[in-house]
Amino acid sequence: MAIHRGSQDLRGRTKSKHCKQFVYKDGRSKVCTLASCSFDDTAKGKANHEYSVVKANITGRNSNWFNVEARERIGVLLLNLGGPETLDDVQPFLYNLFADPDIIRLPKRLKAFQQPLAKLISSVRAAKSKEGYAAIGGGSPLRKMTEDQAAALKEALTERNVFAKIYIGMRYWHPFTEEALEQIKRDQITKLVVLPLYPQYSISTSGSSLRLLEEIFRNDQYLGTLNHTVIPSWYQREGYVKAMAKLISQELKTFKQIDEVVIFFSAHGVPLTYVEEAGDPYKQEMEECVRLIMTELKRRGIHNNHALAYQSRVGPIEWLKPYTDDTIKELGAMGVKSLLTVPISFVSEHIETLEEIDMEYRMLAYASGIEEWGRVPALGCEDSFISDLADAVIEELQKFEAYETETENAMWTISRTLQQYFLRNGAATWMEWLSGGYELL
Ligand SMILES: C=CC1=C(C)c2cc3[nH]c(cc4nc(cc5[nH]c(cc1n2)c(C)c5CCC(=O)O)C(CCC(=O)O)=C4C)c(C)c3C=C
Ligand SMILES: [Fe+2]
Repeated sequence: MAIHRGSQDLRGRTKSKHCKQFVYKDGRSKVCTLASCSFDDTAKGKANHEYSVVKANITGRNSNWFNVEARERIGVLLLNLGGPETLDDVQPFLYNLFADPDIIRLPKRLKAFQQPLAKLISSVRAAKSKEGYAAIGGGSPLRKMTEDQAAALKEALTERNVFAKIYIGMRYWHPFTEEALEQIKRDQITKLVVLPLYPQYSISTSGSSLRLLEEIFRNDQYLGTLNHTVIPSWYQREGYVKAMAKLISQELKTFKQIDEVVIFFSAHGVPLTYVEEAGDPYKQEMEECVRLIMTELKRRGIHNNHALAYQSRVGPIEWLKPYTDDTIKELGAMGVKSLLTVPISFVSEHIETLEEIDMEYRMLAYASGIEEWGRVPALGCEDSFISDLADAVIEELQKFEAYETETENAMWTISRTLQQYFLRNGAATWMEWLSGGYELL
């Protein structure tokens, strides 16, 4: 617990009216001179104090908080997949996708074939993909939607007095992750929160983007020493779960017989070997995510039946089961008449919601005996979702603060030992020199 002792500095000198001393129960203390900081010995007071510190670090006004840099520049890097903006972009986009060793996982001895294989598969696949993109207006909406999410996140952070620059790093199309990192360097960001826009972690999505970041960070002097933190997945966050439950319950109301609707979660699939051989947590996180959303719906009095299946498989290998198309047919055969499809692995509309679900699966559902069909929209810029992302970013920023406190604790032990040494030797000038960096008791 911390107590607020008023207007003395650590050496017992009186400071200005706004100077507040923060004293830990083990006797160590810090000085916080923030006028906005109003902590006391309650948990709320301490949280308030920490919030003021985060805020001040970000605005660069925290020049008297001795354990953090005065001028922090906060960045948030949103990682996403990227999508072709025109039909001409489709083949090169597919090439980038299939050239990714986290998408086509070849044994080490066959690595040399990765690029020729990507060339071949992208050329063969391009015609089918182009048809899909043509059907949704000639390109992917992903860039625009991610830019909107970035702007909304910036606003939500600003409302909380956190002033951060938001960057978008796409894995397979513009703006590429490499471009975002170059900008981060030009802006001399000092603290970076990395936030993949995939609720659940998969080797093939967040994993691929993070591996790329790791590679670039390893070979770059600036990025290699940049303070950064990563949110690997966030499907379990209360705000996200509630936002999904809210969208589902809204959409349910459009059905005639609400109780009879089957809530049908459709996730993007991954090849089975990812989960069974490479240890991808994707399936487990997806199942847990669906369980949390259904629990939240029950809490709201919604007790409908539900199912989870996996869509968008590519190529001849086995993917996660059950497959979405098979499940639609089975549900129809079982006599289900109303189906509400919930895209669950992605927070923007994209080709697989707008074309595969809204067109292909809808037609399949009607052909399978389903009479009423609905689809929950992607979260996009839904208020409570963006608000939750902003909270997630702030929680990460607070981790920096906790880490710095830990480092400071270690430094404090070192400096106390040094102080005792210098005191024994009567070296007051050394003490002065030391206390310029770390306050000594
Ligand atoms: C969580 C989401 C996704 C996972 C997991 C995922 C794995 C995965 N995808 C492919 C192959 C393709 N994906 C394509 C498009 C695409 N994939 C995702 C998301 C996940 N992929 C999205 C959001 C999009 C659409 C982007 C857009 O432009 O709107 C495509 C291209 C489209 C098509 O031809 O169907 C391919 C191909 C593999 C092989 C894979 C796991 C190994
Ligand atoms: Fe995909």
